Amino acid sequence: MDVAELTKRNIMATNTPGILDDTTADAIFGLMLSTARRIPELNQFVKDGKWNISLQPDQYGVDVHHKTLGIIGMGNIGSAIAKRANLGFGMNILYHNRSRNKQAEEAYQAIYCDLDELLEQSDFVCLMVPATKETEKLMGERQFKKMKNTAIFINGSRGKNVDEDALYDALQNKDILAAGIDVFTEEPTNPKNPLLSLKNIVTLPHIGSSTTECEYNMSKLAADNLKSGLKGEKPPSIINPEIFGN
Ligand SMILES: NC(=O)C1=CN([C@@H]2O[C@H](COP(=O)(O)OP(=O)(O)OC[C@H]3O[C@@H](n4cnc5c(N)ncnc54)[C@H](OP(=O)(O)O)[C@@H]3O)[C@@H](O)[C@H]2O)C=CC1
Ligand SMILES: O=C(O)C(=O)CO
Repeated sequence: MDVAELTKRNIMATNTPGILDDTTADAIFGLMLSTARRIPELNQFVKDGKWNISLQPDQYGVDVHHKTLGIIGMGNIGSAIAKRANLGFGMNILYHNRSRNKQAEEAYQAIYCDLDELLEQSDFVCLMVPATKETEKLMGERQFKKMKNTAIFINGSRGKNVDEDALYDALQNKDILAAGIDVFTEEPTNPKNPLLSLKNIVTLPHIGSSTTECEYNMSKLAADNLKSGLKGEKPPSIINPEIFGN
């Protein structure tokens, strides 16, 4: 939303902050586990009746616990991911923001670093920045080449933050091990999107916040915002409260 323009026109803008952080972090963690342990692929292996021999080493996954997770965008959802990773899976946390997040540093021993350093050192790179002019194609050819070729890339933010052609090349050329993607440049993505032809990518149809409970809570807060707005009162989660003169 162009909030400045809405404010100029005296139009209220509201959102549903806070209530989807844990749900989205669960989904992102699901992508991390699915890509690392190759869960969708091995699920299909069993269902296709192929489990008549022992698993071969080329079907093994990689560990998640005690690895290094780099979070680009340590905000609300990034912090909820760091909590799961550090307190639950004993992972080391690196992060990159434009400013320091002291709370995440204290609670999850997160270490601040510049983007290149994070890319070079992380076993998992999780992108959680908003979509802005500054973050458009933040992950491109140069950034994927900086990552370890054993590393896994996760995008739970917005599709436009990634150059999809560069991601395809990185996965195809094995510059990185795998990717887990909840969001695409164009949604729904074209079924002919070359990314979908790759074995080393796990995809979801932008379902970060799509649980029964979370969708209900978001709808309820959206309805409460709307009811207040229609009565001319300040909505519970207004983005541009300056409309009300404070
Ligand atoms: N997949 C899904 O279903 C969902 C996806 N999302 C998406 O997840 C993302 C994160 O959401 P949320 O955690 O609520 O957002 P927050 O605003 O809480 O966090 C965003 C973080 O990104 C950092 N950031 C912003 N710009 C830059 C930049 N140019 N370079 C580096 N860091 C930057 C901010 O820190 P600083 O300002 O210091 O740079 C901040 O820590 C958003 O893209 C959102 O749209 C949200 C909900 C569900
Ligand atoms: O709820 C979602 O799906 C979002 O991405 C919100 O930003």
